[in-house]
Amino acid sequence: MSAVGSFPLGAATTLAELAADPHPRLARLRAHEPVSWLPELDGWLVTRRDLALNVMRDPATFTVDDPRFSTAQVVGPSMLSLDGDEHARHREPFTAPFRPREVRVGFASFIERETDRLITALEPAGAVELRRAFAGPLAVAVVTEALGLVGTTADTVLSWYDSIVRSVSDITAGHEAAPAGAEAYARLRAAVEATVADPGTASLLGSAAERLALPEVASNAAVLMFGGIETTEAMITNALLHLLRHPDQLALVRDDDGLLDGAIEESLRLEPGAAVVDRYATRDTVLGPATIRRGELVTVSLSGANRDPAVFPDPDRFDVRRENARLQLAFAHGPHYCLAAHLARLETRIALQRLLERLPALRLDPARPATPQGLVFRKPPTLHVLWDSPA
Ligand code: HEM
Repeated sequence: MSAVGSFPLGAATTLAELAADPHPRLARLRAHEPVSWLPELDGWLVTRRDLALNVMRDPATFTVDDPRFSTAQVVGPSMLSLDGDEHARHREPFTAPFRPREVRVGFASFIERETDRLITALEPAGAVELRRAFAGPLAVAVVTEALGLVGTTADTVLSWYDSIVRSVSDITAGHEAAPAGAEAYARLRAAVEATVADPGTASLLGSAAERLALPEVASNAAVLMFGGIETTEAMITNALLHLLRHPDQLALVRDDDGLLDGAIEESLRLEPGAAVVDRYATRDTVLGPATIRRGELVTVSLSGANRDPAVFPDPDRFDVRRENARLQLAFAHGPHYCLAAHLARLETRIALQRLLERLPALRLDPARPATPQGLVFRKPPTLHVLWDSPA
């Protein structure tokens, strides 16, 4: 294909490299081929922030609504896989509880309780792997609370989630999906129906069911679950890793609690939990140096856009006082901007505040280093930490 000749850096880029240590390669792509054809991806990769915004702001040209989208193959059409009026129809019934004020009133005390419960359980040990012992369970508990499924525990939600993720990954890898995903989804659907039918509960799902058909409520419930577990686990883990790796920045935050929000934005900028979002061209179009053909995959690198030196000077530096860190695109942009960004921010803020308050001298375990990994979802596989436990 002629695109290979025009995009030598893209041709030399491997997915393994992007999964392991993407930033040096993304910087070279952004400088020389800001929209590049990657044969290994079989698609375009967009790494410059202005061009990333152009894609995410224009769903008529760059849509999510394509049969190749693996999540929709498992859970059916939802806000995540639709555009235009249908997208708005699916999304609107779910927006109210995720507005800033509603998030504070509706979730803050639940998150505080849950965070304290998890820390109390691990406090005496003086050492733990924080991703599995803390960030993951907290993320699952909050999504379970948000869904409000009658008679369903966080453990059940996690088991459904694991099965559905496995099916989506099978499809993404070109295999047939294991049946467990469809079974888990059927159970989630039944729980949604039971919740909507329960006269005793005024729930998010119940009010959505006033405007959407039951299968549509279930698909969007699955997307809330899908969107809220791995990403939030990554957001909390990455933020802790950044702070613990930079003791000077941690000291600033300890001195001035107000800088915690800056630290969280800066961590989202440097290592967004979801590193890419996918779109499909609905027509032939030109984007920066690329002539894109109808039907081609266009992957936006949120990680690439977030280190664009045109917007973020000295982009690889973790700076909790960076004034424009909130211009990061970890929650995407445009009509698919993360529905629950305020909730994810509140959850991460409470998690970090409580861990730093309650675990004295919290630090990384020098014997077990942590590094973010992953092509789509990026986080360290483990985050081993130590603290001074009470004698
Ligand atoms: C409680 C936690 C969360 C929930 C319930 C949640 C839910 C959702 C939902 C329902 C959407 C689809 C919106 C639409 O298509 O209109 C979405 C989009 C998105 N979310 Fe979240 N999310 C959560 C946390 C996060 C976190 C922590 C991140 C990243 C750090 C994240 C990144 C994204 C991105 C990048 C998209 C856009 C996908 C695209 O444009 O294709 N989310 N989220």
